[in-house]
Amino acid sequence: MATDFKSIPIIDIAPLLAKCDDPKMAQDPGVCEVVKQLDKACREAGFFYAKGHGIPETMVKEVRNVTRKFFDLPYEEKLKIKLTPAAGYRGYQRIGENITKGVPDMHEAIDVGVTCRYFSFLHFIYIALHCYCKCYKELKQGIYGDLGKPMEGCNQWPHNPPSFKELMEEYIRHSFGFLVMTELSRKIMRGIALALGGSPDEFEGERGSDAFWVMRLIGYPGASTANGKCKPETDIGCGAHTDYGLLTLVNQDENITALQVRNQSGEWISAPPIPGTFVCTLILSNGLYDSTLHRVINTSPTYRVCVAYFYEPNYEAAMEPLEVCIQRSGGTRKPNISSSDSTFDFIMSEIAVMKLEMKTDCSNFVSDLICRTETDLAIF
Ligand SMILES: O=C(O)CCC(=O)C(=O)O
Ligand SMILES: [Fe+2]
Repeated sequence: MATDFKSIPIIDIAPLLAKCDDPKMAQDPGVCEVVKQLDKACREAGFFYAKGHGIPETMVKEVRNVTRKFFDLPYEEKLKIKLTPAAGYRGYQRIGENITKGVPDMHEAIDVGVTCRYFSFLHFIYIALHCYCKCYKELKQGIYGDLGKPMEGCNQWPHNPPSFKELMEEYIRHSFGFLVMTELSRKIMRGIALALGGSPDEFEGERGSDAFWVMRLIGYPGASTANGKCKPETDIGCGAHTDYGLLTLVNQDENITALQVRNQSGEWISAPPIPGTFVCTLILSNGLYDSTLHRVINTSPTYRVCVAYFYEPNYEAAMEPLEVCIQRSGGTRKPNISSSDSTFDFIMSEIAVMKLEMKTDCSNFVSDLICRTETDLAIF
């Protein structure tokens, strides 16, 4: 439950990462200290900055730079990868196409998500070396019946800038020697599992061994160009929402403060960019940790880029609190506000709701319904 926090804590997670797969991690003093800080941050703010995350800063910046280059392209060029139902709601959304609570958001975006499994030449080398390396979670055609059809499709990658696809894939999943987003998220979740009083692998196995993920590359026009009237406060880059899933890692542009997080009194607390960190937010735990309301307002005259990586449970994971969370919150299971049984059911039911409500052809991808629902899901 968010408190009246006035700033968002910074946590150096390096000691956690160093011992993350050590069977005795829970006894390690460095890990214990990180876990203590994670617990406090998640209880009080639902947000924290992760520093010491091990992802090279050059890569983190390059991901934003390449994203900016794409958004700089002429509109017709960007439309070549337009988000479509045929692509499983992956691709480019123009400014205003994304809607939060009925209001168009002042941003453009590319949505990338889990797709069909494929193997590249390098993967074959990996396999030859007996290192199994899966590109994305397999989403076999028809595996979820007719209901799952909207999710089937392939990511749409622009050809310009030329290195776009390779860079993004490397950032998400292909760790040739260093930590990248999916693995980093798994490791942070091991710390959070301990913070909740569980075992480190609470969010693995049936819940997260094959985590569903979505990445959203977002561009927010500068205030003056956005409305032409110099009324930045009315231009909401992304309306107030809570994220859905396990963890969101936000890679935000330097020098522009636009992300705001709401505390219990309703004050909007800024989350300015801090070089070398990701802003992290999470959902969770029978009310122990809640997802905090946040929004984005770019009042600066400069175009802002943000790359948000959403780490979710397994597609089929049951939506129920961890036993340890139930115990810790007095033994009573809070009613699950969502009537869904699994992440998959939830996503599908949200697609159905969106289709009805927006009367569009569902032109927002799952990341939207994942992150823009204000439902306070009591999962895990
Ligand atoms: O742009 C940002 O800083 C955050 C974006 C966000 O909250 C989201 O996409 O869910
Ligand atoms: Fe968000």
